[in-house]
Amino acid sequence: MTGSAVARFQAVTKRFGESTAVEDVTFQVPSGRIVGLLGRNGAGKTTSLRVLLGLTAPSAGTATVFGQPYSELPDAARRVGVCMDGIGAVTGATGRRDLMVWATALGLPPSRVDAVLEQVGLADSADRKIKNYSTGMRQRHALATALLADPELLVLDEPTNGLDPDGIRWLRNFLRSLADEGRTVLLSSHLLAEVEQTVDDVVILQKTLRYCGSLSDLTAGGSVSLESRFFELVDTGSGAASLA
Ligand SMILES: Nc1ncnc2c1ncn2[C@@H]1O[C@H](COP(=O)(O)OP(=O)(O)OP(=O)(O)O)[C@@H](O)[C@H]1O
Repeated sequence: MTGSAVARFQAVTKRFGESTAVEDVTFQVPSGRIVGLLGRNGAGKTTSLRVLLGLTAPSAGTATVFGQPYSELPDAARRVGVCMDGIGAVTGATGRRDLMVWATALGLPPSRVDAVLEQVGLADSADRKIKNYSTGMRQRHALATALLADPELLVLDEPTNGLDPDGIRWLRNFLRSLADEGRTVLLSSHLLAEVEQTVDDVVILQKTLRYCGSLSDLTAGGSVSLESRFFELVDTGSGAASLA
């Protein structure tokens, strides 16, 4: 992985009672890259993102964004855009109204609402109630919320959930355009074929770190599939090629 680190996990462990969700995980998210956090159900992806965003405290280790714990980062809500279950829409409101509430809370001008509605392709549906949106439209709306403050880092938990093939292709191109502008994207997923077309770097978790580095290195420049490498790494429990 190249570039300066926007986010860093340093020896992060998270226990819930007797069980350990994430164990001694160290990796970094380089600036300007799209980084896919991959793992099976229950591998610790969401827990890791929650630790990074200060939503849950690590049992050991540290996670930092722009060099500081999220909770101590000035302007954190503007610098980091987040799409995650449980954070988001007041569903009785229209899309536009909900975004206006967030924009006001973040001290942003109303023009940002129109800008993000255009960006995510919801301008024509902005005056409908979110509760009447399709799942894919809700995903786009959540992304619009995350983009409001024009953040440097986007953290997206399973962003393709509920998107149809058009939506997935749109998201892929959209994330690439953000990275081309120098923004950084950290997204979690278990859709390996999709991730393979989207990300620059890969972090594979199965409670412990199994790989951290470029997609190209992992797949030998595309000659081995991400899926094959994924199963080798998560099933053997070895080969944690950490470039952190
Ligand atoms: N609040 C909690 N209390 C107890 N256990 C938890 C809690 N949150 C997560 N866990 C456990 O931690 C482990 C990791 O869960 P996590 O949600 O981070 O995995 P994930 O990789 O995001 O999975 P998925 O792909 O299914 O979303 C699981 O065994 C889960 O049951």
